[in-house]
Amino acid sequence: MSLSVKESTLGEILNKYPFAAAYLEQQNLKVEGRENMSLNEYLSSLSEDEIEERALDRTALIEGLESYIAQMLAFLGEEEQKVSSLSILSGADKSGEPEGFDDFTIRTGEIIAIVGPTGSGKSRLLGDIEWVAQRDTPTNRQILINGKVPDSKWRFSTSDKLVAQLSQNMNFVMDLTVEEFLHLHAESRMVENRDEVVRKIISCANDLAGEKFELTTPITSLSGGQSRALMISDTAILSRSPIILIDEIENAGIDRKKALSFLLSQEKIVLMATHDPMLALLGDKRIVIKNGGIHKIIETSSEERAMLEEIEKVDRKVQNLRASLRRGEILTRESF
Ligand SMILES: Nc1ncnc2c1ncn2[C@@H]1O[C@H](COP(=O)(O)OP(=O)(O)OP(=O)(O)O)[C@@H](O)[C@H]1O
Repeated sequence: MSLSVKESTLGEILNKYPFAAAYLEQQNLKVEGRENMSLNEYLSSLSEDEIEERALDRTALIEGLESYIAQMLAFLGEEEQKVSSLSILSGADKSGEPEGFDDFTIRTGEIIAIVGPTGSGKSRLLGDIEWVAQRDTPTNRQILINGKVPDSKWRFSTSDKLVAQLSQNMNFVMDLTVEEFLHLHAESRMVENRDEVVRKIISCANDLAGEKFELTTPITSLSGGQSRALMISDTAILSRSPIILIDEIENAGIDRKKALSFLLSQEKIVLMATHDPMLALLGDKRIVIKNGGIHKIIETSSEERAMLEEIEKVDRKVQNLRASLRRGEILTRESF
């Protein structure tokens, strides 16, 4: 159960667990007009006389509501649904020809790269997954979750999002500091230990970004790389979405390998569109897109994995050159 009865308002509780209304009614507690109060605040607003008259016991009432919700969820079989696989059933390419595969299943903990020329349809595939396409997009693909047509709640719910999308541009327009922004997000996720979570997100983001930022930095003044790092860290720690879609992190100026392993450590399915050989080979498999269709699915070979080490070395060299350039240094053959 992710919603905290102590910290949530009655409105939030009833929104998520409509059956809680029966419990409150039984206790003779009228919610109407008090939707913005927590149960604790509501009980504190009653006079001692009322409390005595109705023989109310605050602690017992709050604990009672918690266990009532837990029992009802267990009874209804509505424990949070765990996503263990995502399947793509084939559709058609831009010319209307069937794609070169039947179905493709991705499991939790896997990284899948999506490669293909510019304009070939990589973002479209990510879009199909985000929308949980049911043969209702230009590609005619169908997406299954755990081998089944998913509940429509995944499509329309804003809180139970199946997919978290990290897109190329993260433009913030809100006038908030990093701390305020993260607190708001943590609050909307009903996290209990908010300060600790916010500190953890910042520390991970600073670990990924080149230039460090503070809790008091306004989010509008974060650089592209810093906001990307913040979003990745925020997504990994706060998002409950089991599937993460990444549209090209290569130019974000962050530690891409660390970012990926960080996202994966949280038991997710990661799909990323990329033009970067290092990222592509970090994936378990890669989907090759051609003319809008999935043309091939290639498993990363052992030779490629072995090459990955070499590629990482080259990549580190290029990253070092980039860092030297940023620091205003003159590049020398030795530094290469
Ligand atoms: N199977 C398809 N049928 C019809 N239209 C398609 C199909 N696949 C992709 N498209 C369309 O082709 C256009 C280009 O696709 P998309 O933006 O996904 O390319 P991309 O590979 O992500 O490009 P880039 O590398 O430049 O970001 C989009 O308008 C997309 O909707």
